[in-house]
Amino acid sequence: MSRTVEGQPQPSAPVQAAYSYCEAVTGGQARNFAYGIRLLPTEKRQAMSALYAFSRRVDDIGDGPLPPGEKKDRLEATRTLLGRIRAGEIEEDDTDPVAVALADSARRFPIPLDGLDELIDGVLMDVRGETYETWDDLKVYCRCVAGAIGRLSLGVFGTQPGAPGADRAPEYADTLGLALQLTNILRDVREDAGNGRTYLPADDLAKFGCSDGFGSATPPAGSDFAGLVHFEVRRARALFAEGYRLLPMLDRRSGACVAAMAGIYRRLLDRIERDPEAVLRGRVSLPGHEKAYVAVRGLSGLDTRHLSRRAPGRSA
Ligand SMILES: CC(C)=CCC/C(C)=C/CC/C(C)=C/COP(=O)(O)OP(=O)(O)O
Repeated sequence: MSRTVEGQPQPSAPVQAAYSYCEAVTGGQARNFAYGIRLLPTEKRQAMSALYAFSRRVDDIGDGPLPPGEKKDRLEATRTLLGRIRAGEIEEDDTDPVAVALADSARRFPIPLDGLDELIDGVLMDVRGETYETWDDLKVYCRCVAGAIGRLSLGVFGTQPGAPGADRAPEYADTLGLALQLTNILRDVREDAGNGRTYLPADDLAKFGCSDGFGSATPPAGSDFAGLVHFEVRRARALFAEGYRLLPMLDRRSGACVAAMAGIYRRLLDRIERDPEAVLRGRVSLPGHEKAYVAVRGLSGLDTRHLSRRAPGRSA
């Protein structure tokens, strides 16, 4: 039997097919994160694709058109499936390629699968329509839907032997997830409002006169919308700075993957900072060539912006 560099047996043909399915989901839907995932060697790339495809499924149930009761049932069914994956009950000829791929990845890497239970818990908070009074309250949600993804990903990446401070790696991976999620919340403020959701903390909204929400393409009358956005951008930047402490603990290609994911989102944050009202007019995004450029910089270790303080408002 042929073996991978890490000494694990190569996946069988059905498992390879399951991974191909997950990689197609990732390539087709992870508009930003796919740029980072592509930089990984095969085994890690496949494991990250399996994690992505499972997470996408959970997220799609939450965002989909079903009534709340049915969403809850489907999420609980997914939790049961996760239990079967954890118990090693999924055979390689199972008809669910995402389960097959994730079960194989969990055998190859020490992935803390409980993080996917947290993701389900977070999406259930969405289904219940929870809102958040303070940043501490919102952090609980962000830890579930994004911090957990950071910790799960770290299970695939691993830390380098003898890396100083590596016991804190899960904490930094979690913080990086929070940074990405807060950026995502700012970017999607209008779309979420259209779906009846508000994530930003109620006390921040009140402070900047935005308690009436974001139902139109212009800021609420009499509000300091730019002030609110700049306040949250500063919070996200502080989270990025803290989370970037993870980078020196990772091998080169895992570090490049994280630098690409985070670098793309940081550039989104730069754009949002320069033009806060853009998030009310539509979805702020980067052109493909810019995402590719950020990814290549990550691979060459050039993205060291986290090491220097930048003046607010300057572009990269
Ligand atoms: C250490 C490490 C790897 C940390 C990263 C953790 C991570 C990838 C968190 C994802 C959270 C997030 C903003 C998801 C949005 O997905 P989406 O599908 O809505 O994103 P998109 O719309 O930008 O494509």
